[in-house]
Amino acid sequence: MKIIRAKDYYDMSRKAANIISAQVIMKPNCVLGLATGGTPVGTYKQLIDWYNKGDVDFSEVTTVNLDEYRGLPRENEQSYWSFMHENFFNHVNIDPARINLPDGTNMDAEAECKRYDEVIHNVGGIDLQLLGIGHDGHIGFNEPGSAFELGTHCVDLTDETIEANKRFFDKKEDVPRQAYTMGIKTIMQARKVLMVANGVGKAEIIKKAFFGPVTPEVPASILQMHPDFILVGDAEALSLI
Ligand SMILES: N[C@@H]1[C@@H](O)[C@H](O)[C@@H](COP(=O)(O)O)O[C@@H]1O
Repeated sequence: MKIIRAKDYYDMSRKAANIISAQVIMKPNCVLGLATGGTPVGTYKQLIDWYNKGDVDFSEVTTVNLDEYRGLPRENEQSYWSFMHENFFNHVNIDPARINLPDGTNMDAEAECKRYDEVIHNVGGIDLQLLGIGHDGHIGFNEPGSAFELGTHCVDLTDETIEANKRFFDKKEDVPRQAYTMGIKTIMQARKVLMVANGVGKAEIIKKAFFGPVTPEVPASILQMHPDFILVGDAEALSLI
């Protein structure tokens, strides 16, 4: 586990973007596992900026996103498909055919999870997986108690996660109750894992996840066992460690 201390959100975003762009430069046809949430937005912004300056080229990159709300069509502005296009894909030269997310409109959970696992397998696995962290230690939508050995599966979101994500919706009732998410097994199989965390609100969970016991009650804690895990946090998020 490597911990990189950044001064603030901007510095965290630049450091994370540097690591991702190094990955793309070293292996132009790499597979990037991407994440949603507020935290990675600055990282995507920085990558877009470097793309515009000609420093990084995404034309051969394949992407697989961590998760998607179950029941939301792509066109819904709160879908993770929309989020990723708005915050990243629409602004760089990624080939739309190489963009992958779980399909929230496929209500056959078993079939959709199987399909997504096959997609990840068929692209050769993930070279670099970007992650945020939920206040309860969730990664992707792997909530506390999730078995470490799961591939893509359908989850019931916890009330805490619904509460945290309601800021993106008009009202709490609009937040979907379920999601499809890559499992911890899939995340752990990524060759490199990069987590971004910022703000004092994440300080407690960062301490618990990376300086406490490895337990399914804190899903992110399993990353302590990953051979190439990098945490880039700002001063506030790392203030308790
Ligand atoms: N599914 C996403 C996670 O992938 C993300 O890490 C988490 C934290 O989001 P934020 O970065 O906004 O704190 O939110 C959502 O639940």
